[in-house]
Parts: sequence; C-alpha cells; structure tokens
Amino acid sequence: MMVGLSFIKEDIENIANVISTVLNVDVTIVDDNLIRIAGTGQYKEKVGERVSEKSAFGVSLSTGKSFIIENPRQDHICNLCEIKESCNEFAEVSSPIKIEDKIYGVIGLIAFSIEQKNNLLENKTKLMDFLNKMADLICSKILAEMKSYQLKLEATRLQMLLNNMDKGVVSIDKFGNINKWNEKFVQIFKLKSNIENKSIFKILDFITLEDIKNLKKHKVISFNFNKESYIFSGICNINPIIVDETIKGYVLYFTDKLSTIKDFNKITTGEYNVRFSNIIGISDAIKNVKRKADIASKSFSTVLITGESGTGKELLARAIHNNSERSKNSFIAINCAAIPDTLLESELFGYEEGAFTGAKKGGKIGKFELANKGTLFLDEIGDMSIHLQGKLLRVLQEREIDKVGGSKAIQIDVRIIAATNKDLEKMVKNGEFREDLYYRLNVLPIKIPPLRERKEDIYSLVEHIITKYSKKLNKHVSSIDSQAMNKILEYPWYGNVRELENVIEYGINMCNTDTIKLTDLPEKLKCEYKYNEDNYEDTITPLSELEKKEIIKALNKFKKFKKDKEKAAHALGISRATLYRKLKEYKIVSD
Ligand SMILES: Nc1ncnc2c1ncn2[C@@H]1O[C@H](COP(=O)(O)OP(=O)(O)OP(=O)(O)O)[C@@H](O)[C@H]1O
Repeated sequence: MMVGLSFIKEDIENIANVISTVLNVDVTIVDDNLIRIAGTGQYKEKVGERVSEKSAFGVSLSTGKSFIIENPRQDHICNLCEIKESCNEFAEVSSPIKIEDKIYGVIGLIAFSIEQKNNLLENKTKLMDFLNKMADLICSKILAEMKSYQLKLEATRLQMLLNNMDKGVVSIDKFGNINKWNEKFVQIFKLKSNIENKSIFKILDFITLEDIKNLKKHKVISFNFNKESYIFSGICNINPIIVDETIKGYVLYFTDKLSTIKDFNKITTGEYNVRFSNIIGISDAIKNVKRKADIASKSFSTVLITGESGTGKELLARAIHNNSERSKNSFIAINCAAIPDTLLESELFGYEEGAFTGAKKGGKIGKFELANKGTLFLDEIGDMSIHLQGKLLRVLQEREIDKVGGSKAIQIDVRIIAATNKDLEKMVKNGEFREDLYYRLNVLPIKIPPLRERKEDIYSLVEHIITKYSKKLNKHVSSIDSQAMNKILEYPWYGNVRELENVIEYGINMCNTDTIKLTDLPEKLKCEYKYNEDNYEDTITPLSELEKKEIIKALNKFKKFKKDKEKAAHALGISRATLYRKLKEYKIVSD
C-alpha cells in the first residue's frame, strides 16, 4: 500500500500549525523517509529537505520510541548527530506516528528559547499525551486515506473491467436514474452528453418503468433503437440489485442482436462457416463457378446465382460472404418462396410498432436491417410477387428501406446475393419478372450446372458425403463398392447434390459393414432409369416411368418444406393418399 504522510500533507500542515499555536513551540513533521513534510517557524523554509538519520528524528523513526531531549548537544542521542555543533535548540521532543507496527513518520517539537523550553518541560506528561493524541489523529487520517485509496483503486479496476466488456452496461437506481455505465454503453447508443442521474426511460425509450418496477428476477427485452438514421437492434438483460431483500436498483446490459445471431449460427452449425474449400468438385464447371465466386467476394455488386434445386446455391452464397470483407457481419438468408407475400414484406422490411392491427409491440426488424453491413441472401427470388419485386428494386436503387408504418426511410448497407432455379430471362419475357429488377440483380451472374453435367464431381462428393454422414450418424462407413458407385454415376440426379446427400445418408443407415453396397441404396437407383438428353425426343418412355420420374421430382422439390408430401401431391394433381399408394407401387423410398 503506497499511502504515506505525504498523501495527507494538508492535514499534516494543519496539525503542525495547531500544535505550534497551542504549545508555543516550533513543530516539524517528517515522513518515513525522513523528508520534512511540514514545519512551522524556521522549519517552514526547510520543508522538502531530508533530515539526517543520526538526528533524534532518525532515532525515533528506527526505534519507534519517543524522546525528550532536555539538553541538546549533551544528551546521548545527540552524540552521533552531524550538526551537533551548530545546533541552536533549547529542547526537543520527538514522537513517532505509528499504526500497529508500521511507523509513518515522526512529529518533532523544538524549543528555540529558554521560555519555550520551560514551557515544554513543565508540561512533560500532558505534552506527551497531547502528542500521542495528535499522532492518533494523523493515523486516523492515514487510515481514512488508505480506505479511500483502496476504494478508488477498486472503482478504477471495476470501471476498467466494465469498459473492456463487449456488452454495454448501465446501472440505474430503482427510479430509473443512471448512476454507472461503461464506454460500450455510450458507444452503442451514441450518447454524447453526461448521462449521470439522467432517466434511462428518456434516453432509451424502449425501456419503461413497468419493465423494472418490482422486478425480482432477471428479464430480457428485445429492442430496436432508432436515432436519426442510426439503427441498433439488440437484446437487453435487466437484473435487479437486491441487498437485504430490498431492490436497490438494476443493472442492464445490452448485446447486439446480430452478434447474438452470429454466435448462435457459429455454435449450432459448421455449415455457416463455409469456405470455397468446402465446395467439393474437380470439374472445370465447378472450378469456373469457384473462380467467379472468388471475384464476386471481392466486390460489392449484386450476385445472381442460378442453378437447379440442390446444386449448392446457398452453399456458394455463404462461401462468397465468408470470403468477403463483410464476413465479420451477418449473413441472413430468406427463402422468398416459403413465405406468403404479405408476410414476406414485413419479413424483409420490418414494421414499426402499431403499423397495423396485430403488429408486435416494439415493431419488427426486417431482414434488411438484420443484414446491415452484411449479406442478404434472397433465395428463390423468382417466386417473389411483382409487388415486392417493385419494392426490392427501390431498395437496391436507393439503398434505403421504408418500414411498414414507418415515417422515414432507413439507410442500409447490405450486399445482395439472389438465387433462383427458375429461368428469369424467360419469366421476364412472359411478364412474370420485372426486367429492370432482373438487370439490377444479374450484375454478377454465376450459374451452377446440374450434377448430371459434371459427373466427374460425383466421386469426390460421394467421398465427402460418406465422411460427413458417417460422423453425423456415428457409423464407421468409409467407402462404397464399384457396383453401387456405377449406379450412382448412371442416375440423373434431378435433385442434384441434395439428392445425392439423401441417397448416401440412406446408404450409410442401411449399411452394416464399412462399405456401401448396391443393396444398401434406395430402390429408385436400382431400376433402369436412363436419362439421355440427346435422344430424349426419339425415345418412348413408358408412362409408368414418366410418372415415377415426376413423383421423384416433386418429392425432391418439396423435401425441405413442412408438409412436403402434401405439397408434392398438390403439384402432381393427385391426393395425398394416391401419392402414398404410388410411392409403394413404384417402391420409392422417401422419408
Ligand atoms: N459442391 C458441393 N460440395 C459440397 N456440398 C454441396 C455442394 N453442392 C451442394 N452441396 C450440399 O447440398 C445441399 C444442398 O445445397 P444448397 O442448399 O446450397 O442448394 P440450393 O441450390 O440452394 O438448393 P435450393 O435451390 O433447393 O434451395 C447442402 O447440404 C449442401 O451442403
């Protein structure tokens, strides 16, 4: 502990003056380094100088004892003193300032006249008593200083800890008045002026007295903070400070919703961390796709990925994002086909509180806002209604969004990657897709060819999928035999890599050795099922085979949706019961 007499210099000077006035003698006080820190009379000039170790002060400091030198120069204590000969003192008292065993300094009283000497010696006992009291006073000042120094140190440590947190933190009293906060809090809410004692409800309007009133357990609030054109979407945790069963206030901490989502994504699945190296394939076609994607990742321009279902469009979009400068921010994906048009609008753009009946309290943050500074992946863009296409076009042109029920536009910085398995050009010709939007999206087009056009990729994909699913299913399958592999190579893979994954997953489940055999594969692969685009027009395909093919196509198309069978049956124009009967009839395995 670094506290010494010099910390309470002002108090020491006052005490020295008091003693001097009361006793009519000169007073000098030295610290534990024998530095004079206070002095009256002729010692005033000598403050700051060091006193000799061999002086009476030095002896008091080293022995912890009090002395009264009645006859300076003759007293045995003066024997060693270097300035003995020039000493003009008439008497001296020196008394150590002690707290337990630690000596902090010495108080000295000096008489420079016979009168002062008599004064000192006549009241010897009272004097020592008074000096001890003064020493005690100094000690209590030192202890108080130590305490406040410790508190200051503790407070600085705590503030440093708080400032180094990645969360914004603020503490308020039970009426909502701010008393402590960290730098991050000021940063995330862009606060400028001093906020001490200000009401949290005025600064952050998403928190109300109702939120904290009588709150005994912790509570979480999801919020959107909007200030000028700045948007911050986050999560606020409110924790009561309870001392002796009474609520004394609350500590609130704030986290960024994006980072929470990102952390969640990172934790729950490795898929979100896709790199180009995770896109498997050796064909020129896939190499070309990767080359274009690499270029796209270094640009801000909109990317349009086309390809049949299951070719890896989303995988590629994630890899582009992760390889781009935006990788530290969110990748938000939305499937435009999976959400009804009315809902899609609020999913994309969000809405303000009270925008319509049933609008949630606090409003809703749209995907565009969520993806701010990151990437928004608009999957199945071909399924977006003409009405929303218009709105999207405006966002792409203006780089700002209008929330439903919102009064002002919000600036956004989002990189768009769109994807579709539809022929957008054809849709444009048919008036189903806005031409202007098509050109806005198609800045950097990347087409992923279907798997059947790059069969050489199948080997490495199969190997990759076996490893992935073996691990996932906790099985020890490591290879596939040539008969099974040949069937896989022959199969047309309308569902592309997703279908290949399903088949291999099925095979691994069925397999009871370390090698997948033909018998482990689903029935659909074992029947003669040839697809030849060149002579497709001449070949007559039995109707049953066509039917089977369309059923498989429909199953694959709707596989990842809820109620997939119902959707497939609807698309095929048959009932669900008929679909199940046909699955049985054609021995189509489907989960
Ligand atoms: N080249 C590849 N390497 C490794 N895995 C792949 C590859 N292509 C696709 N996949 C895998 O296939 C599955 C389907 O991919 P993804 O969902 O990206 O396809 P998609 O084209 O977006 O499909 P849809 O159009 O139906 O949404 C995923 O599990 C993905 O990991």
